[in-house]
Amino acid sequence: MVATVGFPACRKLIAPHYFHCVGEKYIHAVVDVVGAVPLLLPAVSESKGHRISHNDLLDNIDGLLLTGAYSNVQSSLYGEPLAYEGSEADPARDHLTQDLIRQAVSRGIPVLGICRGIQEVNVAFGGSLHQQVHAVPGLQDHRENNTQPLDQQYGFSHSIAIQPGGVLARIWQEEQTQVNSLHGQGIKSLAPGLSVEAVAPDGLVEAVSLPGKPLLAVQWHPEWKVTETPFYLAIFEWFKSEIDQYRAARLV
Ligand SMILES: N[C@@H](CCC(=O)NCCCC(=O)O)C(=O)O
Repeated sequence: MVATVGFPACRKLIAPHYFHCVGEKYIHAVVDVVGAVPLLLPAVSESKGHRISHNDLLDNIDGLLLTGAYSNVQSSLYGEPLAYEGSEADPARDHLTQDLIRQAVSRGIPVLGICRGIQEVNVAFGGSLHQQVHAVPGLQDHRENNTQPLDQQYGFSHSIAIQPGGVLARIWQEEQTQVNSLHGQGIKSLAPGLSVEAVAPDGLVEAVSLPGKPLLAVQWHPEWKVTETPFYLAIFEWFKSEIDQYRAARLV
């Protein structure tokens, strides 16, 4: 049977109804590189019956991919007031992912977090976020220029320094490499237990892992043209390898 990767959905109002949705480029990366069946995980807690639990969702997947999204993790989840008006929220996704992350990790399900996904991982384990990285003295502006074509928005933007001894150092031989950058928020205080995998030139944490668990979360977008970008491909091949090991262990 083919592996299955779960994608916690964003809950969006496409008036007059709400929809649960996942970005297509993440789906393509999982199908093309991991060779897994993509499974949208809706915010089931929005249904009044609560007959389907988050653990029921996790029973049906071999890997969890936390996608990027223009919405921001609610600052109340890390004990801070909203820093500015106009921050797009997705409380349903937050409620879903905060619990799914903790339960997936405790069950040893491989987790790959991307952009909003690394922020969700950091908050889920007790860390906090800069709500406007560009407003923090000493940090750069990590946002994209959304007036540019997508190839430029998702093109290389800055280098990262890969920390020795981690997951990225195992899958990529160079100590520095280029990544794209499309985020206004970022890790402020690192959650207890998370390990820094890479940092940007301004010192912002750009990737984390959880030693002893199959979890990697990155601030950039490795799903973008993943088959054409060796470093991005190595990340999804890591995800596939962890999923294969997870499935093999379940057969024992
Ligand atoms: N809202 C957060 C995360 C930003 C993010 O995930 N951007 C990509 C959205 C579109 C896509 O899926 O590529 C922040 O601003 O830091």
